[in-house]
Amino acid sequence: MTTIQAINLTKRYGTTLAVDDLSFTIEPGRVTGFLGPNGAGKSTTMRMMLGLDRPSGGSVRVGGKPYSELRHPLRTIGALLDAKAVHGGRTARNHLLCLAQSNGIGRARVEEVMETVGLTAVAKRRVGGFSLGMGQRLGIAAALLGDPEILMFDEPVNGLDPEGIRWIRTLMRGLAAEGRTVFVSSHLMSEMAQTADHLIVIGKGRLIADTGVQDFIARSSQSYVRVRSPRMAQLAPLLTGAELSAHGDHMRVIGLPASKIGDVAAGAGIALHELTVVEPTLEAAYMELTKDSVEYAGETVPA
Ligand SMILES: Nc1ncnc2c1ncn2[C@@H]1O[C@H](COP(=O)(O)OP(=O)(O)OP(=O)(O)O)[C@@H](O)[C@H]1O
Repeated sequence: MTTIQAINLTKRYGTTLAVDDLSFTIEPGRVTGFLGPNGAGKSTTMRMMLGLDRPSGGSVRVGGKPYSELRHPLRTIGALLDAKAVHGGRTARNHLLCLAQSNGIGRARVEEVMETVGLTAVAKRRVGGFSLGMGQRLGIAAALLGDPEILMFDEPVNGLDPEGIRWIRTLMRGLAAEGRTVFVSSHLMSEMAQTADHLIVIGKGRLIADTGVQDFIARSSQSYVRVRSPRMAQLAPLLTGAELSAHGDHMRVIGLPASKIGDVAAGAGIALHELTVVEPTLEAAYMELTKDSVEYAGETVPA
């Protein structure tokens, strides 16, 4: 069994319900994105999966078992949580050697993972002086150390440059292609759309969607035409069969192509000041889906 399962998982901190009755299964052979606005409960869920936080209710199975019952945890699941949580005085190699030793993993594997993440040249440098990107690479090396079938990354690209982001993306896709279970959290839809095959979306601790990325795209792919005219009131009734909605000085038209709208307006002698086809972005669909579950919403910017 190489799945991660959340079964009615719940976590309360005082009066805050951080995770609210979550149930889902993360399957092998694909990258599953774990999406939700800040404070949605992603980190708390991941910490409970690794036995770092005790659920208030429900349970987690990693490879079919609770984390505490795994004989060799590092060989079953590798995780990157907080990359900064490393002893700064140690060298990169020593940090990995310590981890390897306490998990019955040989020295050769330490060299191997350093090579994989591109840290061999800085193996003797103290971790305290590492850049954010190097720290992320070291955290990933630690996650890979036990050659686990299951990998979990919490916001792995936070603060990375485009090169680092591309590197992590390629690595995760490669791990999934090898048949591993890859679970990765992010609060950015645009990033997940490029990396994940499947999505678990949560908001305020609750499950909002458990769906394939393609399905998510298909569901949100309704485009509309933005129309502006000084004679909107005369034009609207002529657009029969379309769904119209007013938005300030323009209207949105769903169900009629722009060419048809233009022809109708021209036929009636109505001038158009704008006729724009708007394809909704995945980001917009995600914002729409999670808008009721954002903890601290900013000022709404007028369209
Ligand atoms: N140790 C804690 N004590 C009290 N409240 C906590 C604790 N950890 C998390 N919370 C609260 O639980 C909720 C979920 O937090 P969590 O960090 O899991 O969200 P997240 O989805 O990972 O968000 P982010 O992307 O901001 O890290 C938040 O309201 C947070 O304030």
